[in-house]
Amino acid sequence: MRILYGVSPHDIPSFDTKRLRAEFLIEKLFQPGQIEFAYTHVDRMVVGGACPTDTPLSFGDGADVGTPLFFTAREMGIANLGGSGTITVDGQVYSLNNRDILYVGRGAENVVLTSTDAANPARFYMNSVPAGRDIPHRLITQAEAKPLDLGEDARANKRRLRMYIHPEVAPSCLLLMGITDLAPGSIWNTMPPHLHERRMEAYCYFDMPDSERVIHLMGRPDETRSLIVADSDVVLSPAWSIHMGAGTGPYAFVWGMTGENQAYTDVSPVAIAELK
Ligand SMILES: O=C(O)C(=O)C[C@H](O)C(=O)CO
Ligand SMILES: [Zn+2]
Repeated sequence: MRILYGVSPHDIPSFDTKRLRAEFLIEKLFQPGQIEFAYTHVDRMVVGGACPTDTPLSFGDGADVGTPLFFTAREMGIANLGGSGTITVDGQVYSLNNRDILYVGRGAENVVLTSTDAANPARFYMNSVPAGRDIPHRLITQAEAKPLDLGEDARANKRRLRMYIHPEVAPSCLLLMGITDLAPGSIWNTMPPHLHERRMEAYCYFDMPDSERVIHLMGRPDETRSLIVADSDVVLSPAWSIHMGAGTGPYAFVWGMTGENQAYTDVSPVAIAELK
């Protein structure tokens, strides 16, 4: 596994673009026929991507996380960002269409990922965090997620956020996971921005044409930095960092969080005029 150690906000002023990207950006997670994981020391979230083609891909061994099984002390959300596919957890088969999410609880032994059509493969995006109890695996379809409409056309920030792994929809220990879709013509996500000192967050941008980018803003409100991100790139957002972005074209993103609580509203808004 690649490892990202996480840094202090005091380090940011001295970072050049290359260093900033090395610390906060995870690229190339989705390789045909492979599973890729990155271990982060930001609340120990493991971020993964898998793109099965003709043959199934599987995982479950815990060597990389220091336990007998990957899921000995972990839970995971797996979002399908591509064509339809299946995830088999210890023999139980779950069918996932685009924008469905599977919650895999602590104790799972073996996970097998397949694409229904290798020409239009599934793209499984994974967030895994430490877990303290066993909660049953559960498929949450896009229709079952809890929607939240935010923003307005006039501010180019209209979007629909859907909560999947969330106490009001599907329980987990400390993982929260959802997907936000921008309305056509809107470009801004998470605008106005916020901080959540008690939770970290990871963003996976997707459904972007290859020629387009999202300008993702991060850092302390008075010391922001930008990361120019492409389709399937993942940005790590430590608890001390704002996280928001503007797209040059259409995009969506998966957000995943963990930390002290699962209170989505436990955020501190940041006034736009405070940003530097
Ligand atoms: O567009 C948004 O606003 C979001 O999707 C916000 C994220 O869900 C988030 O930052 C949660 O803390
Ligand atoms: Zn947030």
